[in-house]
Amino acid sequence: MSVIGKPVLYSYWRSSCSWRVRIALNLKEIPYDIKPVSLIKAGGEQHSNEFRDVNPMEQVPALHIDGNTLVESLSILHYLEETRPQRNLMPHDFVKRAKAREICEVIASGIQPLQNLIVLIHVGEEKKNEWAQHWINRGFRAVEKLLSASAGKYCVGDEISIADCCLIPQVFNARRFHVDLRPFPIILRIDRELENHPAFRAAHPSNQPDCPPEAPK
Ligand SMILES: O=C(O)/C=C\C(=O)CC(=O)CC(=O)O
Repeated sequence: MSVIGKPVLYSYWRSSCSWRVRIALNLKEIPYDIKPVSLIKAGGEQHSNEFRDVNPMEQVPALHIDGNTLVESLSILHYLEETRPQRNLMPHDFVKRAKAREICEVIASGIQPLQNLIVLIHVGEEKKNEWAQHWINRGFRAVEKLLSASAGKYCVGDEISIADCCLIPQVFNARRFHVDLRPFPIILRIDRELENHPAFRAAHPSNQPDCPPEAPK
């Protein structure tokens, strides 16, 4: 496989899906450059003709790597896992692998898309908080239940997996929309466990080059 230059991640500081990929790149110690895409400037740079050629879904992240441009964060995580097996993000055991994918799927299909920017714009300023809270609460009830069977130190057993790459950014979004997290003690414990991990810390929105200086830390 020829590796052409350093990977470039099209990313937005507060995008939870970009954040998933930043964590995985950091965990695997893959050096990369960030190309910030502002989701809010002038109606959103993701809707420009130039970016539509990068990702026809007009969303971040996109990762330019090994001469190809990849989109969809879970698909990117699996590509990284398959091509850069150092620091595995998938458990070895088949059932644990299924459990890791399950948690990713609940978050990536069942929670985040319902509270992302395009949906909240459609829902409107007045109702957006309540809407986001509703869907995050509903999804987190399922995640907490799944974790009660799968979690050790992290989402699936005692090894960091793709499930943790999805969970931590979603917890940030939950706080952003003022979801009461007290009913989710396992989620909170895993979040605490990982908040100071260097790979997660470096991927945090507050440590991104496009994070506005006035953003709360
Ligand atoms: O208000 C903004 O700054 C714009 C966009 C985001 O944060 C990103 C999302 O749409 C939510 C998400 O990634 O889950």
